[in-house]
Amino acid sequence: MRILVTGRDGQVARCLADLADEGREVVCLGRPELDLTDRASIDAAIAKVRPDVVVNPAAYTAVDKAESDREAAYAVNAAGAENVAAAAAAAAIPIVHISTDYVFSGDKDAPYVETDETGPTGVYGASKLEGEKRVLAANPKAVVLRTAWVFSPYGNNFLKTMLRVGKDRDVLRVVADQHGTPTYGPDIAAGVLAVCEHALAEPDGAWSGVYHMVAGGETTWAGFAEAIFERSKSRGGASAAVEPIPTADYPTPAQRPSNSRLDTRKFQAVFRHDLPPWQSGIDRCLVALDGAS
Ligand SMILES: NC(=O)C1=CN([C@@H]2O[C@H](COP(=O)(O)OP(=O)(O)OC[C@H]3O[C@@H](n4cnc5c(N)ncnc54)[C@H](OP(=O)(O)O)[C@@H]3O)[C@@H](O)[C@H]2O)C=CC1
Ligand SMILES: Cc1cn([C@H]2C[C@H](O)[C@@H](COP(=O)(O)OP(=O)(O)O[C@H]3O[C@@H](C)C(=O)[C@@H](O)[C@H]3O)O2)c(=O)[nH]c1=O
Ligand SMILES: [Mg+2]
Repeated sequence: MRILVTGRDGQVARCLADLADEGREVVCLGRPELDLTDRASIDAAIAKVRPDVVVNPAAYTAVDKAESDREAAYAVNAAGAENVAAAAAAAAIPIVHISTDYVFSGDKDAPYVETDETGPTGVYGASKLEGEKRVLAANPKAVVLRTAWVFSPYGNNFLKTMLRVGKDRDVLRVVADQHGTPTYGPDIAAGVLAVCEHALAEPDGAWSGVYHMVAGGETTWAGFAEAIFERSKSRGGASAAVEPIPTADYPTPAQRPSNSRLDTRKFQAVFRHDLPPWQSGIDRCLVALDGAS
């Protein structure tokens, strides 16, 4: 199988690259060769690589910055995602597109299912929602995977921020009233691979649609931070006390959903694949970060 992945340095792109193996080629292409806002660059990449499937994790992911940079966020997350899906469709190949829990308002009391009404609270989530719709309309063989709270040894993420800031501070104030599921990048990559394999094995495209794919369990950002420090401390790494605070005490330009828990049963049933609990990802991430330093 040959997989073309958009973006080269993104967390999910790098985790997908790590899955390259004998018999499995993973080609990650980012700017300037492949730019989501330039359809011709995507067509050229597909013509050159001749992939069996295209995975699109590239995105404008700066949640707060998007509030004052709406055009750029939509250019990548809506028009750009459509470009990738349409280019794949023109080559008659499926697309696996990565989306987010931030398409929801957070008002629901239970985990969200795929058929629940969306209602993004910020520009990032709104642009990603528009991207989902355009991807599904542009390619009859499209899987939209909504995941959440991604962390990995790569790029920027909450776990790496906590370890960095925790080095110099005894106490960190972290919001405790936003609920969701941290999801480890390599587990996302394995889930994407399961989707790719299914899509190629069942070329009728009956699997097209939206799916929720997050790790097992749930927590809050404060709970995530506590677990990070507990495990980091036991390995002799950075440690800090976490002071749980309400969202009101941590003002940010973008409003985030208070509940973005996702129900993954549809994903498990169709793709016969399950992600491990979020806590296990922390341990593996700390090991990988130790190895990298
Ligand atoms: N991070 C998270 O917590 C979550 C992420 N998601 C979704 O998962 C996906 C992957 O996220 P993640 O790996 O963390 O993202 P990152 O922010 O780590 O990486 C995004 C990548 O997209 C690339 N990119 C941005 N604009 C363009 C463009 N115009 N053309 C080509 N490449 C571009 C960036 O390249 P460059 O280096 O050139 O800027 C970067 O490599 C995204 O779709 C995101 O919306 C969903 C839920 C949670
Ligand atoms: C650094 C920090 C953050 N926070 C809060 C702010 C926010 O509510 C929450 C998470 O902050 P971050 O900015 O790291 O996370 P954020 O950028 O909102 O992460 C999101 O990224 C996009 C791309 C997604 O798709 C989402 O699933 C989600 O992962 O924690 C604290 O309370 N204390 C702190 O010290
Ligand atoms: Mg952030």
